[in-house]
Amino acid sequence: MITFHTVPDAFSPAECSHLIEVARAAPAADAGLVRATTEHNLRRADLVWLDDLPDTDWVMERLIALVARANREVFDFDLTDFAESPQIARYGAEREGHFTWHSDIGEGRLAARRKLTLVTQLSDPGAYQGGTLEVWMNSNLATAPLEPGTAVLFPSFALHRVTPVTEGERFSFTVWAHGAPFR
Ligand SMILES: O=C(O)CCC(=O)C(=O)O
Ligand SMILES: [Fe+2]
Repeated sequence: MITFHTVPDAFSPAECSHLIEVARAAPAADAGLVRATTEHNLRRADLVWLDDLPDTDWVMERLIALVARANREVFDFDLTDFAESPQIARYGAEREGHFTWHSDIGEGRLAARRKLTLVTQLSDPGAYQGGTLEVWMNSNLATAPLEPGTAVLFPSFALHRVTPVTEGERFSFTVWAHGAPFR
């Protein structure tokens, strides 16, 4: 199985900047993990949920099309729904924003049904240092491309992390597709 599937230009640079601005304007919640625990050594990020942002129907439509196509062409998972709001995360250097090694499949009612993860880079690579998204699969460690608007998709069970941001800030956009748990 490939480490991740890349979709260049999933969003245009203008769309990425727009999403960052809309997220900035919204009140952020501190990033909790699955089951709403807040363990800052695991993850330090500010989160905004797409469902709370105005005029973002077009984003969900885009995501549905991207996931449907990638699933048809690459993954062939049994996906049934998008049970959780997509999330815009900001990792800032002021507290070394990061997310340590984890799998997105958790024990919560919704997290247990996550099957496919899609992460889109929103920030220009010049806006930050560190903050690389790494995915580990099949003895391969792969680093997600940095271009804003590039999406990577991987099975939600794959281990991945975001290394600490040491300068500036990085915004990313994550959505999960759900279905009956793997068996
Ligand atoms: O920000 C990223 O690149 C990854 C986010 C992530 O792993 C998550 O929200 O589960
Ligand atoms: Fe994750």
